[in-house]
Amino acid sequence: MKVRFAPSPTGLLHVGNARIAIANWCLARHHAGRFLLRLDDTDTERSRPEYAQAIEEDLRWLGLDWDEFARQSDRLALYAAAAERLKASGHLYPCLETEEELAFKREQRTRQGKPPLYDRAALKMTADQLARAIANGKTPHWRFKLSGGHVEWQDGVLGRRSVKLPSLSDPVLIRADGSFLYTFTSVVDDLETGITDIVRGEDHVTNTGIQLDIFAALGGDPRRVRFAHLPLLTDADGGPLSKRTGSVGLRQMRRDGVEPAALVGYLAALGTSADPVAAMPADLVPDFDLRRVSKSAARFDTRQLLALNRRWLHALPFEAVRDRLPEGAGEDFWLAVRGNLDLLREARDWWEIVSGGIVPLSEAADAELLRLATETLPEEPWDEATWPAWTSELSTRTGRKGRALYLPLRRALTGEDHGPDLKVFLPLIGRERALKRLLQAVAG
Ligand SMILES: Nc1ncnc2c1ncn2[C@@H]1O[C@H](COP(=O)(O)OP(=O)(O)OP(=O)(O)O)[C@@H](O)[C@H]1O
Repeated sequence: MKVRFAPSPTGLLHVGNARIAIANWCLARHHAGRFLLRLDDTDTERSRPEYAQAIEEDLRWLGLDWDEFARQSDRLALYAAAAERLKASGHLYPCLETEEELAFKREQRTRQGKPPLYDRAALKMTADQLARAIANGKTPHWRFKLSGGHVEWQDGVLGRRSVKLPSLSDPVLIRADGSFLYTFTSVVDDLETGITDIVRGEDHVTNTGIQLDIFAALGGDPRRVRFAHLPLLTDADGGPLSKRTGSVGLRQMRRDGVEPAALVGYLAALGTSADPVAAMPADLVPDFDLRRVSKSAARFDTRQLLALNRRWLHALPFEAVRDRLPEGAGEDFWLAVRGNLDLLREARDWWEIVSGGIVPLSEAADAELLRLATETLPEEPWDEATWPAWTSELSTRTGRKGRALYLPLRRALTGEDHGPDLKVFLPLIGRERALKRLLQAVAG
């Protein structure tokens, strides 16, 4: 088995792309096959090297690796050779219509109640007419002559599928400027690199019909490739995702401190009735089965992802995050704050509260409590018994209990209304800083 993930480097990967990449990778690993990362960068106007690099980084962040790597822009000679073969066999024919002419023809057909298909007028052009047009400075674009009939395949996710070729226009495979279109380059590569399973989004179903036809014209055996089309993910409102708009992008999630295991686990459970469980792609490999993928489009709900991310962070051991915590933050700090995090980046804010400067909050009504707090603040060494002993003494002396006692202290010591258990957090702040904050709070 050999599979490929073939994004175009025209933007940053989003969660829909990620789902396809993970499915391909898991399928390959499950069957001890090979995984090829191919950058489909023939659209030179929109492809950018920085996106290509970002795609690789984001895939690695997801926990994916690849056995082979290819860039379509390195393989132009191969496409040119394949195009010559198709021209020689009459499958590829030159066309000279301008965009305006084509738009006009489409309009006319629609007015006549016909589908707006290309009428193959260029096929009637004689060699002489073509030669004269070229001599007059025109350059042709090239269309693939689709064979008639249905193309059928057994889809690994959608079941039996077919595409009626006569209901489609002959696709342009080479633009007038000589550049190749994805529909063509993808088939040449799939054939040439020995891809056995093509797993991609449902947006490619029609493409598959066309590409199987091109595949056969190039002498490939269409039975050698299996296809599976996964339903597209939408955003929480049911809207489409696009690399160009950067919606729900992996890069942003990584910056926000979403854990890859939370994202991967959430994507794996989407569209199924299973509760999402955080997992890296490698954890999914043993049970991976395309037949379990649901056939309906699934909504990607960032709130559900964050809920899973939170559960995962709350149980994460120090070893798994130590490299990503601020310098100096140790295991005691991590264990104290992890239960309060939605995103890992928030650990930085808590570290600032432990070790840096804050603005203590206080209200006039609490001045007496806070003054007493400065007087009774125990001497170090501090441990988890310090907070209960200190607040118990303050309770006895002021008669305050519960929220009336704890909230003013928390606000003075951390500048926040909520946060980690002060029993463990207070020793991390330390006596010197705690006293300074209490004195500042008393001064109002
Ligand atoms: N919303 C989506 N849900 C699931 N898969 C998707 C989604 N969008 C794209 N894909 C799949 O991601 C893979 C990479 O495709 P591609 O690079 O063309 O992404 P794209 O987001 O469609 O790009 P663009 O926005 O540039 O058209 C393809 O298999 C495609 O089917």
